[in-house]
This record gives sequence, C-alpha cells and structure tokens, in this order.
Amino acid sequence: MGKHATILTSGACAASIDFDGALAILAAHARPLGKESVALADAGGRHLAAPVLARIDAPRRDCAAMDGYAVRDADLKNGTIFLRSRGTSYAGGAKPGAISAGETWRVMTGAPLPHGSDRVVMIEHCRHRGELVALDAAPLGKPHVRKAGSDFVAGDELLAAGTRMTAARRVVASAADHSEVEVWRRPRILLVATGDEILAPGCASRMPNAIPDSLSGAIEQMCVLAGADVVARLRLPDNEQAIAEAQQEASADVVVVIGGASRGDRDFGRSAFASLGLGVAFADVAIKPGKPVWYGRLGQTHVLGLPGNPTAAFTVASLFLAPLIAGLSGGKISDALPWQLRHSTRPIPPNGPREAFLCASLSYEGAAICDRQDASGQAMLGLADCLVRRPAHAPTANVGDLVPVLPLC
Ligand SMILES: Nc1nc2c(c(=O)[nH]1)N[C@H]1C(S)=C(S)[C@@H](COP(=O)(O)OP(=O)(O)OC[C@H]3O[C@@H](n4cnc5c(N)ncnc54)[C@H](O)[C@@H]3O)O[C@H]1N2
Ligand code: MOO
Repeated sequence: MGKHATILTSGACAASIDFDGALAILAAHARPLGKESVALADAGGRHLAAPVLARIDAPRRDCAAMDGYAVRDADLKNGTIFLRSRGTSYAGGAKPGAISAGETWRVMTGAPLPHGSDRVVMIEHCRHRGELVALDAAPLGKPHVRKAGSDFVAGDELLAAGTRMTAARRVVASAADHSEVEVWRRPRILLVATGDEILAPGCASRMPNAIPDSLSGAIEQMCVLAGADVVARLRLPDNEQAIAEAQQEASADVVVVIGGASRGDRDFGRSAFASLGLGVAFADVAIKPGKPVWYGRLGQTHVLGLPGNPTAAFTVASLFLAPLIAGLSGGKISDALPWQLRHSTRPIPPNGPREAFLCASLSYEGAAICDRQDASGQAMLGLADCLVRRPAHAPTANVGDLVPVLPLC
C-alpha cells in the first residue's frame, strides 16, 4: 500500500473528501492481484506482468521487400542489361545460392536473398526470357531489401511490463514467437444489489410495489468491459444479516454493494460489512451525484458501496469501480479515466459546492449536457455518452468553452 492507503477505524464514516482525494486512496489500495500465463487468444485487454522479449530476429534473414530480381549493384549499368536467372526464391524457402557477376535470382516478397546481391529490381522493370532476364534501366534508389534484424533482434524488449494487450500488440507478441504471455489476473467480483423493492428486469410489472433492478446487469457489463470476472450476482432484501453473509457466497477480490449506502432506516450496505470488521478507507465524497459512495477493506477483499439511485450508481461505478478494476488488474487508475477536452455545445449552469459529473451526449461538435440532471433518473442514461466534469463552484460554462469529458461504457 502507498502513502494514501490508510484505513479509517472499522465502520467509521470518514469526513467528506473530494474526488481526487478519494481516487488517490483508491489508487493506493488497487494493487495488482497476481500473475498468470495465458494464451494470446485470452490475453486481450489484460496487462502484461512481464515484458515480452523477442525470441527471434525479424526479419530472420536478409529478404526481398518486393517481388522482383536480386541483383549486384556492380552489374547495373545505364541502359538495358541482361542477367542469367538461377531460379526462384520464395518466402519460407531455403537461402538461394550466391550470385556472381551477371547472375540473378527471381525473388518474391519475403524470400531470402542470395549472398552477393545488393538490391531487388521490381518485377515491373524486368522481362524474363528463358534463362535471361532483361532489366530496362539502371534502377537506383531504394534497394527493396529488408535486412535481417532490421525490425527487431532476439532479446529486444518489444512490449513493456504493464502494457495493455490489444489486437495490435497481439501482432507484436506473435511476431516475437510467443504463444502465451504473462499477465495480471482478472479481479473476481461479487455484485450484491440490495432492496426489498427490486426484482429481476422483466418481473416488476407483475408486482405493484416492485421496480426492476436496473443496475446489476449494467454494472456487471461494466465490470467485464473493465477487465474483471463477475463470479456471482446476488439480489438481496434490505436485511443486514443477509447482506453480511453474502460475501461468504463467493470468493471474490471485490464486493460491490448496490444501494443502502445512505442514512435511511433500511440502508444496511455499510453497516452489514462493518459488523464483519470493514475498514472504511473513504466515504461520503464531495461529488454530485454519488455522495454516499464508500470504499473499504475486509482483509484482502475490496468492498465498494454504490448509492442506489441509478444515475448516481452508474456515475460512481464509472468513476471508482472501473479504476479499481484497472489497478487490480495491473493497469493504472488513469487508464480507466480517459478524460478528454471537448467544446460544450450548450451552456452549463454554475456549479454548487460539490464537484459535479453531468450526463451529456457527444457529437463531432462537442458535448451537450442532458436537460434534466437527476441522480435517481434513468431515462437520461439513454442519451448520455459521457460525463462532463464541473469543479466545485465552477461559474457558468458558455457554448464553446472546453470542458473535460469522460466517455461512458
Ligand atoms: N437523509 C438523507 N437521505 C439521503 C441522502 C442523504 O445524504 N441523507 N443521500 C441521498 C443520495 S445523494 C442518494 S444517491 C441516495 C442513496 O441511497 P441508498 O444508496 O441508500 O440507496 P437506496 O435507498 O437503497 O435506494 C435509493 C433509490 O434507488 C433505487 N434503487 C436501489 N437499487 C436499485 C437497483 N438495483 N435498480 C434500480 N433502482 C434501485 C431505490 O429503489 C430507491 O428509489 O440516498 C439519498 N437520500
Ligand atoms: O448524490 Mo445522490 O447520488 O445525488 O442522488
């Protein structure tokens, strides 16, 4: 743990903290969990736990960069010249025999070059008649030769530890002749949605007092996109004991509790874990929406409490859960918070004392904040592509002002 990785007294509620302060605490706790070797096919999105070193040179031999004829510079003269072809060399074939004065090999792109050749003359400039090849003009300029090891040599570090594997980087690891890479393992997440009123989506219309659990599935999707495995998803009533027992249901690195974060009679999210010895690292962050968010540790287990209000929960998950997963899986907190500056296409009213994260839609022109910002709303998320960050007490932002935006998943 780093200097910010403090734990407050068990179950205690920290004084209000700002977003950056809370994120620094989270970053200090979010250390990678463990290493494993995985096939390249399974490494997409994972962070390397060890650098990838080249096992071979690339190219492995001097080879042709164009389809053509391998020639000696000494044989090239002004005007048409005639050379005797000794055969054809293909990619993957044996190295052809050396050429002497007046000789050439027909070579295809990637084919090994004969010893003694200096360049490849593109096939477009040559005419082949029997054993003789006529070269139209002395072709100077690029030799069209890929020298052995000119891309990389065995032992070169091609991908640094910590690099996130993408399709492009799979090219590199494959080219370095690896079938597996060492990566940080994916965090295992237990999702616990709380509330007597919530039912699986599709069931609520049958019960007059029920509402669909709109968050569990969405947060699960976010976890998977962020690089975690959701090992179990529970939907529990507002019952402290049931919530406390939940974390024994699955061996998880992270427990995410949805709802019950506030101060109501049936808000048991934090208190259920306090009874198990939760060390709260931060709670009640000065952000809007999402102030009741809390985070702590139960031994090795990370526990994050999201407020129940859906837009608040989704916002907080974007701001804290995705970064927590990034840190636990070997990435940086900032990987999950790719802020970018965009022009505001609508005026943004002045902000109050809490840093605000406003839902907005994105277009080529910029970011347009949604009409009615509502922590408990859900329809707005249908239009939102990003969050616009507004500092505490920010004055009005005018059309055209640059504002930081965070894309939503
Ligand atoms: N006296 C105070 N009241 C509230 C405060 C406060 O500081 N003092 N904070 C408000 C803020 S801000 C928020 S956000 C909410 C957070 O409430 P909880 O985290 O305790 O969440 P619940 O009470 O369980 O639920 C709130 C609301 O959200 C609905 N909900 C919950 N889970 C789901 C779900 N999985 N899918 C869909 N909707 C869900 C729930 O039915 C409630 O309507 O507290 C304010 N109050
Ligand atoms: O901050 Mo709550 O998350 O506003 O509704």
